[in-house]
Amino acid sequence: MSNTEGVKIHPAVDNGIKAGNPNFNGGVLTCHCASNPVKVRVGAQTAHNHVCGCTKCWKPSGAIFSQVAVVSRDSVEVVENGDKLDIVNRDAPIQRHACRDCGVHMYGRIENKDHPFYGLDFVHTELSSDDGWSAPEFAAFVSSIIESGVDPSRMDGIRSRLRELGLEPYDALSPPLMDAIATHVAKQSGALAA
Ligand SMILES: N[C@@H](CCC(=O)N[C@@H](CS)C(=O)NCC(=O)O)C(=O)O
Ligand SMILES: [Zn+2]
Ligand SMILES: [Zn+2]
Repeated sequence: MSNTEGVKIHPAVDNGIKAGNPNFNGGVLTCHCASNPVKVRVGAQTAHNHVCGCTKCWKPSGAIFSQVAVVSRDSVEVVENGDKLDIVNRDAPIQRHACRDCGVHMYGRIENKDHPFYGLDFVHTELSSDDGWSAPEFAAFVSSIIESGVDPSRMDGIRSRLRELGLEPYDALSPPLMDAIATHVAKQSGALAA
């Protein structure tokens, strides 16, 4: 077992993970701008919350992982200062709507109707001051943190810390989500009955 002392993952998990509340039904996400912040109402509990090590997901300063969950796109509504939102990359499967002034990603949306996760938006629930959002369950795209400049020699310690927190590390998504993607692809190709 590697020494996990001092390994920082993300502020929402570093001091232990707060349990979600099954009766929680949403809140308002606010960007980091001191004035005229962008506000997005999420009108439902989130699902599949996890930490993501990829280079595309928004991370608070100093964190090596992002924390990101999904929610039905019908539950997501920009309520204030939406004119400050820009799409980070229109060609990416997930179009991340970010505040132009502070850089925070307010929601990620899939516009391709054939995508396995079409209908779900990606949100960072730490942008809400409410307690009760679904808790992170696993760690995705862990090897990708090296692409952001994390020294490969730190990977054993980081994976050990993730396991210690109960966030099983995967280098893509978790097996149930990878299975869901593959099932969708197989139904589209006809390899499985639709
Ligand atoms: N190794 C790549 C992985 C990027 C990646 O595939 N990210 C996943 C998890 S968020 C994804 O689904 N990306 C789709 C997208 O960014 O639109 C990186 O770190 O940039
Ligand atoms: Zn902002
Ligand atoms: Zn990601």
